[in-house]
Amino acid sequence: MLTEGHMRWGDGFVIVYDITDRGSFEEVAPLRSLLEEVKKPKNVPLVLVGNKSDLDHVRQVGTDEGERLAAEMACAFYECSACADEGGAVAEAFHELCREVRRRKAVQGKARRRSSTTHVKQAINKMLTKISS
Ligand SMILES: Nc1nc2c(ncn2[C@@H]2O[C@H](COP(=O)(O)OP(=O)(O)OP(=O)(O)O)[C@@H](O)[C@H]2O)c(=O)[nH]1
Repeated sequence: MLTEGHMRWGDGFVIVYDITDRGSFEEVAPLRSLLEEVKKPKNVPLVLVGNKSDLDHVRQVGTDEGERLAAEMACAFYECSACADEGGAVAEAFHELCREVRRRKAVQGKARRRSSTTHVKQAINKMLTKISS
C-alpha cells in the first residue's frame, strides 16, 4: 500500500502489476498520475514490472501491452517472477531504478549549478553597471 506520504519521501518507484490480473495493470496509469501530482519535481524515476511471469498459461496482460505502457511512461519495463527469478530480472529492475535515480540527480545538480552561476553573473553585472554609472 503506497500512501501519499511514501510518495513524497521516495526518490524512485517500482510499479508492479500482476500479469495474471488485468485489474492490477489498469491501476498502473492512475497510480502514475497520482505520483506525478504528488511528487515535485515531476518526472519521477520509475520502473514498470509485470510480475508472475511463471504463470504464463493464465496470463491476462500481454508483454507488448506492458512495453507500450512503459514507453508511454518513459520508463524501463521488466517482466519477472518473484517466485522463479531465474534470469535475475527482479534485481535488474531495482538496479535500473537506482541508475535512473542517479542519472536524474546528476542532471538536476547540473541545472542547479548552472542557475546559481547565472545568478552570480547577473549580480556582478548589476554591480559593475552601478559602479560605472
Ligand atoms: N506464481 C507466482 N506467485 C507469486 C509471485 N509473486 C507473488 N506470488 C504469490 O501471489 C500471492 C500474493 O502475493 P503477495 O506478495 O501477498 O502480493 P499481493 O500484492 O497481495 O498480490 P495479489 O494477492 O496477487 O493481488 C502469494 O501467494 C505469493 O506467493 C510470482 O512471481 N509467481
